[in-house]
Amino acid sequence: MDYDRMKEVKEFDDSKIGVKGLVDSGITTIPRFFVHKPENLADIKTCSESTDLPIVDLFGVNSHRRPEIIENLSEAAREWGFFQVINHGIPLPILNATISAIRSFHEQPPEIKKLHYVREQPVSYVTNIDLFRSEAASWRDTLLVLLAPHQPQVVEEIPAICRKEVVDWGVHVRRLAEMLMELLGEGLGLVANTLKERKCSSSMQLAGHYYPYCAESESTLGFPSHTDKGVLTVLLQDHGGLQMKKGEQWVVVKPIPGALVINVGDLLQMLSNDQYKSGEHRVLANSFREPRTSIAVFVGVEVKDTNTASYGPLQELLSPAKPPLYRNFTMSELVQKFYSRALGNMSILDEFKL
Ligand SMILES: O=C(O)CCC(=O)C(=O)O
Ligand SMILES: [Fe+2]
Repeated sequence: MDYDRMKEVKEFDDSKIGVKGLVDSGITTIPRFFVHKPENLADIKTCSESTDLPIVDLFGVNSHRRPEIIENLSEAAREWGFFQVINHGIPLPILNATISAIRSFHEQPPEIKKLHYVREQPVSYVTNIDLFRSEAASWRDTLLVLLAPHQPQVVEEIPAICRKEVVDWGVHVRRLAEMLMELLGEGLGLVANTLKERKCSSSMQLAGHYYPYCAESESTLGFPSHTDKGVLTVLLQDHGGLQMKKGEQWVVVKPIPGALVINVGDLLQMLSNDQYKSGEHRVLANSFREPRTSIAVFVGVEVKDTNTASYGPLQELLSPAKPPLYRNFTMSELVQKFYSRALGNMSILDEFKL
C-alpha cells in the first residue's frame, strides 16, 4: 500500500503537470494520495462566518493617529495573530497586477511551466512544496521565489511572464513589512527599529499559490493547518478559502478588495515572548470553478550558516516577573528543527519552549 503510494506520488511529480494539469486532463475523482485523514477534514464545514477578524486601518500612520494604529495592530497581534490591513499604501492596480501575473504563470501551457518545475531551488514551480514529506498532498500548485536578499541571478530565473510584477511586489511588501515591524515593535514598548536591527526583514520568500477547482473538495485540503515560521507574512488573495483558528473555532478570512492579510509567524511569537501569537491557518480545497490565487510573502531572518546570532525572547521584554518562555537558538538550528519534526506536527514552538 505505502509502496504504491510513493510510486503514484513520484509519477505525478515526474509528470510535472501540477494539480492544474490533473484538472485540465478532465479527471472527476482525485488521486488517493490527495485524500486527507478524516480528523483533518471533520470540521471543514463548521467554520464560523463571523467577520470579527480585525481590520486595521493604516491611514494616517505618520499623523496623530499613530498611537491608535499601534494600539489596534498590537491588540490584533495579541488576540488573533491574524488581521487585515487597509490603506496600507500599495495601490489597488498593483494588487490586481500581481494577482494577474501569478495567475497567468499558472495558466501557461504545461510545456512552459515544466521548465521551472524543480524542487530545492531559489525559484521553482511545484505542486505541494512538501509533496514527499507530507502525509497527504494538497490541491494547489505553487511558484516559489526567494526575493531577498536581492540576487540578480535569482531575478533572471523568475519566469518572464511574472518577473516584473514579482520584483515590484517584493519592493512594496518590503516597505510595508518594515513599517508593520516598527509599529508592532512599538506595540511591545520597543524602540521603533528594534526588529529591523535584529534583521527581522532580511529575508523574503514569495509563494504564488494557485488553487484550481477540485472535484472532491471535501476529501482534501488546499493547504493543511499550519503556522508560518518567519516573523510575519503578508498575504494577497483574490477569493475565499482561507481560514484561521481562534481557540477551537475556525474563522473565515474573507477577501476584502484592496486589503492585505497579515499574520504573525512563530519567530515573532518567540521574540515577543508570547505577547504576540502566531495564528494557525489552513485553506480549503477550492470547490468553485473559478480558480483561487494567493500570494504569500514570508518576511523573516535570513538563514545563513554565517548568521550565528542568537534569537529568542528579546531581552528588553524580560524581567523577573516576565521570565523567558523560550531558550535562545540560531537560525540554522531553527531550520534544522523544522525539517526534523515528525510529519504532520508542524509547530516548532515546542522545540524551544523552556
Ligand atoms: O493561500 C493562502 O491563502 C494561504 C497560504 C499559506 O498559508 C502559506 O503560504 O503559508
Ligand atoms: Fe501559511
